[in-house]
Amino acid sequence: MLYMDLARVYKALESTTKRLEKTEILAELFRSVEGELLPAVTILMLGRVFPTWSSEELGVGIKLLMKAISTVVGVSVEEIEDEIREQGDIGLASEKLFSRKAQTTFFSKPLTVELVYSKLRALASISGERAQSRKIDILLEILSQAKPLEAKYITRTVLEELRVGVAEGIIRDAISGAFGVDPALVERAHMLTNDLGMVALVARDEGEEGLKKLNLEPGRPVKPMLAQLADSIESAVQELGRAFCETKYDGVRVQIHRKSGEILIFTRRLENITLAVPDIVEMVEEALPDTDYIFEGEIIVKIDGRPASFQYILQRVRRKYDIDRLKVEVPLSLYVFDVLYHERPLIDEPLIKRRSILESVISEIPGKVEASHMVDVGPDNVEDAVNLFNESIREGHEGIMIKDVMAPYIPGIRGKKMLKFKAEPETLDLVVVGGTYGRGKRAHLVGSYLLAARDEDTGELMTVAHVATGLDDQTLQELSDRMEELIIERKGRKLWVKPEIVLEVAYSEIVKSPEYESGYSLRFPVVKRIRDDLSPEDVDTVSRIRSIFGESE
Ligand SMILES: Nc1ncnc2c1ncn2[C@@H]1O[C@H](COP(=O)(O)OP(=O)(O)OP(=O)(O)O)[C@@H](O)[C@H]1O
Repeated sequence: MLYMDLARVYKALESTTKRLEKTEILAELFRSVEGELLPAVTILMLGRVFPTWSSEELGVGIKLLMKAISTVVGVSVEEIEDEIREQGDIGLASEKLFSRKAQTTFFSKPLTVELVYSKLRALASISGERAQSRKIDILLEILSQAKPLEAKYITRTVLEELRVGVAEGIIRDAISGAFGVDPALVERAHMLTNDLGMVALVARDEGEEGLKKLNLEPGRPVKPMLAQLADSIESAVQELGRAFCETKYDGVRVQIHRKSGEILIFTRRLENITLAVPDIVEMVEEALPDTDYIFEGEIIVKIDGRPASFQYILQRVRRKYDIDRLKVEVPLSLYVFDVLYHERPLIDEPLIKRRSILESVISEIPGKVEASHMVDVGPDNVEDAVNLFNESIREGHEGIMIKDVMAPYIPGIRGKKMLKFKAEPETLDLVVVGGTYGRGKRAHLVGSYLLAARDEDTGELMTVAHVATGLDDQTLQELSDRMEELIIERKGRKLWVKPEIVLEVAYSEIVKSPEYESGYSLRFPVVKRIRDDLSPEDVDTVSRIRSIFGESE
């Protein structure tokens, strides 16, 4: 398949904001792709080369890419930087520069999707000596044959910022439309496997029967089941009838997988952090059974027996070096709260059954690996839940979870079967898309951060607030340094960055506002913490903001 055909599809997707039109464009594309190429095309449409949870990274930054463009097009890196500034985006800048390219490549073969995809994948496998120059060679191989429109999307894909307004939901609908399969089955298969390329292939070749057979497998992370906020403990228990109430630990949620003897630990954003937490691996080897499994739990840091602030744990989970020292200085504890697979898939079993399996197979290591603290509550003993809440807060935890005992595990959904009740008011997780440098002595620090929520249909980020309070000077410095690395554009004191940093923000009220793209803004926003355990895809949606606004009206 010609890459130009794909580039034209990207262009068509970019030229409409209508969800239905985008879905139809994609469905037509998926129908037209032949043979084994479908998974590659599906994943490229998401602007990725590997599934989200793969530990493989392309590892190409803007500087390296500019070097490659400079060689192909024959202009200086400074000129490329100017063009990016002018166009506001690497793709548009590349399209412009490639169309001005002097030496036209008359004899070059047209680029195929197969070639571009395999070369992009090859980028990830390069490491060690001369990695940078070998990566440039690969980039040159593709870019030297690229037409302007192709260059636009190749460069954006390399930097993982495709921006054609396609999120996973649209791809799912397109798969269902293209192959005439039930969208609910596509969604289920996606939540269980997190591999839309495979889901598309199975939908096409094996239809609904094939999709039904897809199930979760140790080694492949599952989208976690999410919680809704309860109005009160009493009303939540009333509604559920019988609930398991558990301490809500304030740390990082992990999925622990064991497959053929190998243990893998994934975060909630499906990142593989096994190497960063060898102590957890050692502990679960002792505490959890020697079978294939998927358990879920929360990792927290305890100092002098009390839960330490959330920022401590972030030092641990993303760490690539100094791990032996940190293992001692920042010790981790694990509270296991669910089991999704134990010798067989368990997600369709009710929580009451899953919990009893969990308790029967875990060998607790007190203070290190324990089952989450739980009480069984019905309308007659609601006070037990209230007591658990008070005890949890006294011990320094966040609140309690209130879970329907009859509910299956529903991956990826924020439903009414699992509720949370916290001491602190609800917050929003938003991604930083820009900022403003301070003045005078603080001119080197980004003092105010422009935040965005996600449009659930298109995946586009819509601004919603500026936040300038809640961070100490050291954190401001760290964030400012990270922002430097992510700059897309800078004008005077203002800067715009690649969306990567997620902040959890408290606020007094949501109000309507034409000033921000979402149509809403936050009054008195304060940063509660940096959420490095979340990715830009996990941030709160505009519809959630709309619904909180609606509730308070
Ligand atoms: N016992 C527990 N059972 C389930 N989840 C727990 C438990 N203890 C702590 N948690 C954490 O609480 C989170 C549930 O809240 P939610 O699904 O809304 O996630 P969230 O968006 O991270 O919310 P929050 O910011 O309130 O943690 C889980 O993701 C998990 O990390």
